[in-house]
Amino acid sequence: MTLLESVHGPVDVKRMEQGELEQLATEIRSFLVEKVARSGGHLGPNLGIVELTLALHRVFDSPSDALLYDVGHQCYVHKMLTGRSGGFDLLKQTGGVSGYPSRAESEHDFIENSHASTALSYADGMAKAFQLAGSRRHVVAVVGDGALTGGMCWEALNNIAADQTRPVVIVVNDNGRSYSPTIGGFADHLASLRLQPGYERALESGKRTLQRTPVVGPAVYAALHAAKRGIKDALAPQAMFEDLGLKYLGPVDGHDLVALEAALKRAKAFNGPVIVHAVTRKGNGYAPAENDPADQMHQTGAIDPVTGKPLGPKATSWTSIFSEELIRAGAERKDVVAITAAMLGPTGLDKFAKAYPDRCFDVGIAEQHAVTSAAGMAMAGLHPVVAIYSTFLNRAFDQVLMDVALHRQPVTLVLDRAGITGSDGPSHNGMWDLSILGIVPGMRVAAPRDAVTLREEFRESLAIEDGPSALRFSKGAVIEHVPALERVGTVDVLSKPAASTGSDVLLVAVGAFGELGVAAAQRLDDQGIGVTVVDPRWVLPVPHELVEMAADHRLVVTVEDSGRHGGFGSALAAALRDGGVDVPMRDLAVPQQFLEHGSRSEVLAQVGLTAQDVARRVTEWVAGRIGQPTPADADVAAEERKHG
Ligand SMILES: Cc1ncc(C[n+]2csc(CCOP(=O)(O)OP(=O)(O)O)c2C)c(N)n1
Ligand SMILES: CC(=O)[C@@H](O)[C@H](O)COP(=O)(O)O
Ligand SMILES: [Mg+2]
Repeated sequence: MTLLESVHGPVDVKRMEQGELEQLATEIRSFLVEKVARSGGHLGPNLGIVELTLALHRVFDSPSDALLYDVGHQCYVHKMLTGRSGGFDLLKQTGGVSGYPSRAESEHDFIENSHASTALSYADGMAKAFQLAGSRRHVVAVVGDGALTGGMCWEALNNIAADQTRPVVIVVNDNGRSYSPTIGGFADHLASLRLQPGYERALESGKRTLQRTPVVGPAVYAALHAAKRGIKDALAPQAMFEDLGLKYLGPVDGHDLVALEAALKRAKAFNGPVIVHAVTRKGNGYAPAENDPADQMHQTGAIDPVTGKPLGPKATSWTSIFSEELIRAGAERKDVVAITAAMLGPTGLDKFAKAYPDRCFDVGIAEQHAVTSAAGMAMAGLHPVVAIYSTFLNRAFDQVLMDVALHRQPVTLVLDRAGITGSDGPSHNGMWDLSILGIVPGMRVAAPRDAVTLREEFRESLAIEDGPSALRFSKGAVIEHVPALERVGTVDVLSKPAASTGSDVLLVAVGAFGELGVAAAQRLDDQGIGVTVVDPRWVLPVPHELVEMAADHRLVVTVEDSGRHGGFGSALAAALRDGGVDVPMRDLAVPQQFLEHGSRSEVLAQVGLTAQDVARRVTEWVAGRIGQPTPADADVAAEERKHG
């Protein structure tokens, strides 16, 4: 049996000797490479936090002491030390462990949300609750240097520093990177601390020498200490934290178990707000990750464990199509600039940044700042393109509403990973963007169905100069073209029934579901049900042509890869009512639920969003029950009542 196999909980790690711990760390790294190479996942971040997680579980008593992980993508080692190694054969897959902490999986897990910069706020809240309960439980928040660029962290620090009696341990896991090197003045500050360790060691050895030679005695030692203070103020500005009321310990070598345990024990004994600054290396111990020029294997798909090379062909992605079109647009228009929230590569801005370095801005994990600074750029004559994942737009809703739309500023939001993403669990599904953008006055939203319409609609969004626009597209591979028979206004007609069948049903397929809609129509045609499939292209505001088309049909069905409440179906239903078009309508969308991790196709099948499901549902409705709720409808409504 390996040491890792002997670990069923933190107690097994607490009783290990130093040599065993070194061996265990080696086994953990091999395990991570083996499992993540097969399933994909956050290999780099987890290889970088092996020793730190071991030390945390040896010094603190989880779950009585709460170990909180910001974002949570670096929790694999925590899961292995809390008895879940067996779940890694299906990491991030149905039936396996999730890629983030999961309260359903373990009492050792607290924060599931995968959205950055929240851990310190949880820590502040939990510490206040423990204090009110008269408990001395510790709260430990592990926060990355990237997450620290998020504004919520500073709101929390302001509160944590306000009370010296609450034992909040903030472990800064500083590897100098989000995906790419972490940007900003604070990141530079951390770097200045990282570069100081020699100063601490020099002073420590100086102190030891002086203490050993009584001749010079305490007077000189005190002088040296005063010098340290002077040097500290001048050279090692960790005084910033202490001036904020936060004790600072570090920088500590984040791969030195002994040093980490010593620092964490000091922090635990401090019993007040304290920062432990651990310096780690993303991908530590696995050369293909350590040397990965892109992002030190922040997030990989399946790879060859020996070479680290991706397995399987790299399909053309929605992101790559956007990336190429942005560069073309950037060459034609000098006012086009791009903004990312610490995800230059994942959102496809890296090539634009290389071509136009002074027109691409990485603002850190700061979506709110990204959007409002874009409003500022627009007010000053630019046309900013803010590229973020759909789920992270949630962070910047008020900025879109009040800073961009209220001022009618020409900002284009490019929302990647819109719709079900699946493997990153409920908090990563891009299912809320249409619901929140739908209530923003003056907002126009396009949902391309393929590469051709992505290029087209992106250009159309750049041409909008009197207000905000947004483009939403899925994760993963994109098909080049789903051809249209004709275009009516902005609406593309993708398929029509045979003349003899007539057209009973208008099927409005949103975005990537264009192809799915055509496939469903073919199934229905085989049953003699005539379906016209259309792609609105611009989904908000609802094209008036759709209202006119609806009036010529017996049933209207919408299908969309977005949340049902406030989605496109809701908007079209309102437009039909406003237009006095009284045609039965059904909307097929993602139920308003937090959907457990699984592949995108598995989750879509679970919620009834496949071509087969659409055909089946339409058949039920058309088969004489138009206008009456079907059993399936009742199921959906009951599910939503249950889940809210
Ligand atoms: C609000 C938000 N925006 C973007 C992301 C995407 N994201 C996931 S991890 C990560 C980088 C985190 O960097 P850091 O906190 O330093 O952790 P590390 O990966 O270096 O351990 C980003 C940007 C996110 N999870 N949440
Ligand atoms: C943790 C995080 O927010 C991202 O790293 C997330 O894993 C996105 O993964 P994809 O880029 O594969 O969608
Ligand atoms: Mg980092």
